[in-house]
Amino acid sequence: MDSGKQSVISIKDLKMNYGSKEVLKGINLEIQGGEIIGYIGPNGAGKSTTLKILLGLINGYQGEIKLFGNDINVNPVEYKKKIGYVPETAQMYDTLSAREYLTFIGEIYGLKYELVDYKAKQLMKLFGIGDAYEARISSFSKGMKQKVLIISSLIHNPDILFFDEPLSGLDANSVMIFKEIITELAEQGKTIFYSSHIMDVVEKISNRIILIKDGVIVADGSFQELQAMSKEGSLEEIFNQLTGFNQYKEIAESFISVLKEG
Ligand SMILES: Nc1ncnc2c1ncn2[C@@H]1O[C@H](COP(=O)(O)OP(=O)(O)OP(=O)(O)O)[C@@H](O)[C@H]1O
Repeated sequence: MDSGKQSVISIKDLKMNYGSKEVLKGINLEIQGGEIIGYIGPNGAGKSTTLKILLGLINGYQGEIKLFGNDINVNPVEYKKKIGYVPETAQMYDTLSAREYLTFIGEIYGLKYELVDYKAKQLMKLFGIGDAYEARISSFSKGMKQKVLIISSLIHNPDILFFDEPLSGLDANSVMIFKEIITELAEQGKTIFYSSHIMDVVEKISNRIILIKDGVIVADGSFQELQAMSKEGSLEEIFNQLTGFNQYKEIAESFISVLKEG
């Protein structure tokens, strides 16, 4: 995709090995502001590894990565202020209260305590957990913790959002709120990089879907383009076809017959 505009995210020939295992084998991507990228692929395909490299959490890769036109190794502190991240599994400081945790994160991003305290409280209220603002995170349900994580990724109003399975534990109403937030943020020009296994959500919210398998991109286009290419109906079916998977019935039957043994 070359619109003449500077890419918000530019990835050139990204490769990553863990020991002798090649996890990413040459990823090339140009992503513009306002795009919602659904980043999908089978377990172990290299999705989280890509996100962690983009976030500067893993080194030792080959290739070139630019965010807002700047290499991520130059001035890494500055570019991180423009990024929000919801990890697949998070280590939270759960002996802290939500207030302590969110104000701590906000201050790391350079926000004044009073402002981040106000914003955090309002956002928790809007997510239906305002009453828990002073409670310790260790007492929260899974969905409540996930809401705190989502708030912590957005509180500094970043320009790029990386979400790794962000809906984990959220109830259906909260999922609707979250999807609406994502859509509106993209309309304001933010870039969303969304990795998930929940295909119907990816199908609905993404305006571009990138499928990786064994560390390479095997499809890149809108849902309609992927549909036309693979002649399949839903994204789940497209995913099954492009990842060469069509034995789910046989595997389920074998699984059940093993259960019955003995
Ligand atoms: N720290 C590590 N050391 C060694 N191998 C790793 C490490 N992290 C990831 N891997 C391997 O790299 C491969 C890609 O992992 P990654 O977590 O990026 O996959 P993924 O696409 O996010 O998978 P999932 O959908 O299961 O979350 C896997 O084979 C994994 O075992």
